[in-house]
Amino acid sequence: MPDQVRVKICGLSTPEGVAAAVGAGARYVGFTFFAKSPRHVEATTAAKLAAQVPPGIAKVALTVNATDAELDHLVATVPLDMLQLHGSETPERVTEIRARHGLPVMKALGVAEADDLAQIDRYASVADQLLIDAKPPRGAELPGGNGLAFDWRLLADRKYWTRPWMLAGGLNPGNVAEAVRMTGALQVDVSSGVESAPGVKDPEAIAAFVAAATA
Ligand SMILES: O=C(O)c1ccccc1NCC(=O)[C@H](O)[C@H](O)COP(=O)(O)O
Repeated sequence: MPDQVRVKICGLSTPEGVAAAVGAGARYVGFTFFAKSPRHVEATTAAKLAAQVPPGIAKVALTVNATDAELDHLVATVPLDMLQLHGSETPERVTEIRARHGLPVMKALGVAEADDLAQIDRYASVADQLLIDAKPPRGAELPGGNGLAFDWRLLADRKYWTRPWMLAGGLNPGNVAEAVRMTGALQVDVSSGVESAPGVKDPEAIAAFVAAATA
């Protein structure tokens, strides 16, 4: 019997969205700290949302090339279980952040073609988890959360990377089961695929996504 797939719902910004993710059985909830994002939340808002999350569900802060001062503020304000680094942080920066904050770090890595997989081994030795996401299109405003999938065949037979990893990018209730089947992913992450409009989470879509991913 394979392990049950663990789901992360990212970009939550309201009590209703958090309740929907928790109620559906998500194992991770993500808060986005990136001012240009329609999912951006202030640290004080995230702290209130985090208080709604029962023990056992990991509260993840998504940041993009955040400074030490920005991370210090986040970690001091929000009760977090993990930092997700979604910018161009180097392996050395990942190591620094991990040491400074004492929290597990998940590094997001963009994939569009086979050559993009080479970076994964470099980060696997420094990050606690990896988020394998679609590479954002050239000139995109957002480095993630664009609802774009990559060619999942690139990940066939990759289920034995040395670190836990999540599949992300363009997943939705209709395609997540196939994505899991093709990649062997044991964890999946979604944001725009469970929204009714950019930044607006849809509780029914969240429930449908978790059900499809864990079926
Ligand atoms: O969601 C955002 O607005 C965002 C902004 C800046 C960096 C990353 C961002 N999102 C990443 C995610 O929410 C997910 O981790 C992942 O990339 C999946 O996104 P999606 O394709 O929308 O499901």
